[in-house]
Amino acid sequence: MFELHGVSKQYGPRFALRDVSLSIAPGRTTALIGPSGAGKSTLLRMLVGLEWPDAGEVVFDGAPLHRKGLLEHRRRIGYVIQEGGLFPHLVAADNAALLARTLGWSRPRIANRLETLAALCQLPEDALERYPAALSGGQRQRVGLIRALMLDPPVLLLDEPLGALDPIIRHALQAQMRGLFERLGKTVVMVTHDLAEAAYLADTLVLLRDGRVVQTGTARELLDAPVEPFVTDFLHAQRSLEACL
Ligand SMILES: Nc1ncnc2c1ncn2[C@@H]1O[C@H](COP(=O)(O)OP(=O)(O)OP(=O)(O)O)[C@@H](O)[C@H]1O
Repeated sequence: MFELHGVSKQYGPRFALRDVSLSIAPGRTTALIGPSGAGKSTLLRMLVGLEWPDAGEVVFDGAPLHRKGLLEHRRRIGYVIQEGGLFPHLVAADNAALLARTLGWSRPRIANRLETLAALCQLPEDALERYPAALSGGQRQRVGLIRALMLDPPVLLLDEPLGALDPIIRHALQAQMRGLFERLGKTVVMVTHDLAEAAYLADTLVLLRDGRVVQTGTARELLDAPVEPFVTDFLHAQRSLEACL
């Protein structure tokens, strides 16, 4: 679905991405993992068309991304950031319907779609009439997801979608998201700091460090055949509860 060919991105003297080449398979879930500052969000923003490579190119569905075709590209992408990235002055339904309204969707069509998505994302319908400040973190996240799914895009890009949630809600939402991804068959690319979440939700993990792709593969492949000691160090850096007792 996405191909990156020799993509580099620099902010001043600092490389956020260095010569990254990567294929992202359609209909599958890919997780970008790695230490802070590794370039995960930069890579994701590049797939949305919010950042542009200094060198190399990003190909989407067989065609290189160009600034000219950006609006069309964005319509094919649902993008969710932490806490949903909602506008505080709009109720949840208006946040979710913003783009559909701009595209001229009728009220009944919008209402229908919202009803379907609220059920799919397990958001109580009365929550749709509330402002983001009157929603819980988990509900804001669900509204962010509903907004991203509104136009039924083939691609979902998620930047730490469950980052700010308490462990119980996070656990529940992870299970719901996995079910949702399987059912909808979309191409999903997500950034997460939680390795177990990445292994649970994604078919493929992409481990980044200092702007480079260190290794791509399943969690099992990274565990069993690390290409360098850093892979093992990174995979074991998260402490399990048992190890602390
Ligand atoms: N707009 C920007 N201006 C300057 N430097 C930036 C900008 N965006 C990112 N960077 C730098 O590029 C590098 C990669 O940042 P990025 O946010 O992609 O990393 P990340 O892996 O997502 O980190 P984190 O896990 O902490 O969110 C970092 O060194 C960061 O400071």
